[in-house]
Amino acid sequence: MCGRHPAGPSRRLLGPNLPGTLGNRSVATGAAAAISIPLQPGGDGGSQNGAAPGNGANAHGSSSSNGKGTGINGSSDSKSVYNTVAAAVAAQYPAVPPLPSPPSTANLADVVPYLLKLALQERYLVWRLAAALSCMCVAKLAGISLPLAFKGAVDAMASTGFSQAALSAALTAALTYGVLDCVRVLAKESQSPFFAPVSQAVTRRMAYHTFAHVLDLDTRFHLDRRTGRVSRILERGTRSIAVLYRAMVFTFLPTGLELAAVGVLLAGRFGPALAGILGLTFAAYVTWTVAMTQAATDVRKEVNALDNATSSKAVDALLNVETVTLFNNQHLEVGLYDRHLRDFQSASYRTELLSSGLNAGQGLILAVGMAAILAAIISSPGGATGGDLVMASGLIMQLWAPLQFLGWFYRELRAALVDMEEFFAILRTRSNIVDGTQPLPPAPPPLPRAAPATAASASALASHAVAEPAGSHTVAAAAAAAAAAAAAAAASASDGGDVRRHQGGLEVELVDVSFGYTAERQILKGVSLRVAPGESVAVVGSSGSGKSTILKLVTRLYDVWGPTCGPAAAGSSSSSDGARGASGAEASTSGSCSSTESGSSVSGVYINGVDVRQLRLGDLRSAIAVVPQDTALNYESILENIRYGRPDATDEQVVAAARAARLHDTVSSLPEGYHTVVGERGLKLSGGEKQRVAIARAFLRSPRLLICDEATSALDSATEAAIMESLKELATGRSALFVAHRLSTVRGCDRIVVLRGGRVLEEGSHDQLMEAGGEYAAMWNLQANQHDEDEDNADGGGDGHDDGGVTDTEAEIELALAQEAQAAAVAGNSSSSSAHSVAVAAGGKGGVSGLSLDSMDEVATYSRRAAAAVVAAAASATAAAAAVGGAGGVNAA
Ligand SMILES: Nc1ncnc2c1ncn2[C@@H]1O[C@H](COP(=O)(O)OP(=O)(O)OP(=O)(O)O)[C@@H](O)[C@H]1O
Repeated sequence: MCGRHPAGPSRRLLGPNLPGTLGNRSVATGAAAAISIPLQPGGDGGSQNGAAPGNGANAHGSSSSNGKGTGINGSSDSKSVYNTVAAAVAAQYPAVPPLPSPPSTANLADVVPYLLKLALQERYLVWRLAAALSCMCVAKLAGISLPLAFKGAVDAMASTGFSQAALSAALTAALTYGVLDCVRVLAKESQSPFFAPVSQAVTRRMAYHTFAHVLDLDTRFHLDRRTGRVSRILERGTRSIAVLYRAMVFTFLPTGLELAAVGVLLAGRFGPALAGILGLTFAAYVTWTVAMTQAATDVRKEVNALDNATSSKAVDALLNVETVTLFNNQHLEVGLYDRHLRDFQSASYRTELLSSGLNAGQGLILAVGMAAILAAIISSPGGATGGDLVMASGLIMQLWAPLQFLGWFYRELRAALVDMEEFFAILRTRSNIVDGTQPLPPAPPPLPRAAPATAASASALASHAVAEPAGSHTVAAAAAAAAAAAAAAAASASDGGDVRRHQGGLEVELVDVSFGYTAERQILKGVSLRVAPGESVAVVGSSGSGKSTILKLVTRLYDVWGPTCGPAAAGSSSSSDGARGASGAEASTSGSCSSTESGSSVSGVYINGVDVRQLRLGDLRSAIAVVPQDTALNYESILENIRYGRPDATDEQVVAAARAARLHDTVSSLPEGYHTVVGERGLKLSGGEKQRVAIARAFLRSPRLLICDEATSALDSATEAAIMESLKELATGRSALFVAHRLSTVRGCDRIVVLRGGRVLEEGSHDQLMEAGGEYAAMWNLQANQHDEDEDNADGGGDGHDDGGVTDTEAEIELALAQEAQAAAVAGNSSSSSAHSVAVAAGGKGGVSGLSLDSMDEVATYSRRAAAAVVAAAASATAAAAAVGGAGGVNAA
């Protein structure tokens, strides 16, 4: 990171007894230089667009393109999926035509025109659709003609007996029947080949755009919903599109056509009364079907909800399979899953009952209708021939056959419409993070402009210090920090001529930023801070103070509260389910966006002087690399996972990045090397290895702004020290924003910002903050003391494990425990502390007094100290109880 200082709490780290540190450093320096991509104006070297001609070509030096010397075995011929897709996407994006805006409801009246619009959008689909419909008409007309041919044959034979003329008439009729049937079969079977591409292309387009849409939705949407449920809705929704198309083209349209034709035929031959009976039968059939299907639809909604819940439960358990196993909770998970299954089973049974009732009613109506029609024909005034009876029964049987399926299709149709309701709701959801229109300015504005702002933040600090309800120690510290910040501002302004420092990095500025994830709970309270181009700034502070939140605002995973400006604000819209409105977090008052010009700044986050909400998101995110606290990996090889940082990177660049991240040796020692598949979310790798993959991605990305959120928390001290050297190398010429608990890792940063309770408490360089003697100095000293203690313990026969120093979280927890222990001693009851220690020992990251723990080694450290504190509490409590005469029922166990 900003470099662990030899004289810091972890000074032992760079000591001579660490094998390979220096050797590694030289490798890292070389590797970092080797993969460094020349920064291009307005982007990250074009890496995201696949438009980085020759990037790194010179930088690879002796690397060959066939994978030699990369440590990647047998990969020279294999083509990376990311390489191929990145090139294809860059060449032709979007790959499929856009979707029309989704209908406002999932009613048939809205959905059918929408499906028609979808099918007619592409010319090559239009003629296929027309051909499929023509085939359907031909098949139906040929089918209706069959009973007419039969009638001809029967009547001919009945009228003249078995004469030659009757025989030849019957034979002609049979031949006609045969020809018509052939035409019917051919036309019917041609429908699918013509129609399948229409339904497939539309389904693909829906799936493509829906997936892209969901990926574009903001973090709030994804955190508010369970992944299993969303994936289920999308799956059912796209499938429903295909079901609906088939139902329309293969069932409803042909049946409607056939009913009309048969009605006209029967009415023409036997009078309108017969057509009336036919109509009545059909109406009764449809009424029964609709009523029963409506009832089934309500149950279907319930079944869907239970299906979503069942699926979400299973996905949750599978995603967290390691946790489930470690807690030995397989039976619990299966039990919870079974609870959903049981509900699902009983709801499904009700749908079966309704389905049987529906089928029985339909069958009865058709049987009665058929009998009535035949009776009417026989007793018709003009009399009926044998041929008439054969024709009528043939026509009606032909009509009834699809009607039986009509019920089933109607049910499917209703189910499809229900599925589409949620599906369209997701499609209609708008992201709260609205894309801006401004490209990222290629070069940051000249530095001197920033000086007043930093000075302003210094005075703001001073006012915070006065407002802060802390003790005089904090006030003095903050005042000193304000002076330090002012000094830093001056220093920052004075190095404006150092071109190398500024040319590649972004300027990041937070001006009076207020933010909360919900309107009810404010996390950041008027935070102002600045990262000058090329500068490295660390944000430290207590757990939950809002450090990571700042990073999320810079990367626009969330938007700040307060006025927005320009077109992005004007175009901002709320999600269809009212997420924005409900949170109340993103206001949309328009205002000016002058950044820090002339000191009259509008609150917000600014990158190179432009409100981050006005910047094109693609530009912004392409210029940033984030090394997160928890790295989620794809179910791919290590090679591809690193390449994810820049999908068009060559194998050699990937390996160079892995070397820079100190991952190469580890990967090389694996049986399958870089081709090792990392498992679901990277569970086959250790926490430190995953973190190094994330760091390698950042190296590969060659960003203008490097963001590290506890980037080395899962690493051992030796690797951490080595990686920090690499990160330092990577940060050179770029801007960097770090969040860290271990203060030694950020000591070398140009500036350190101390956050507490969502406010900036202190700001300055390490030396300035130490001199100020405030919160930072206190945290530093605590960590240094603890580290010395740990060293002593290790020297005195401990396990030699270096936990890398105590974090401020631990310090806080210790303080909280000590206070609780004291309180317990006075109250004669220490069970609260005991409970805390037990909670931590059992739960790891979870938290005490609202705090969360940050890594396993912190948990371990904390658990040790928690136990010690409990013992101490017990002792003090006993002592206190003894002092008051043993009253109070001390229970220190
Ligand atoms: N998506 C979210 N929705 C609601 N609250 C959140 C969300 N993310 C974080 N918070 C809350 O915001 C507060 C600040 O969180 P943040 O992650 O910024 O803290 P931090 O200072 O980085 O803490 P740590 O050092 O423990 O990582 C916490 O109290 C947290 O519970």
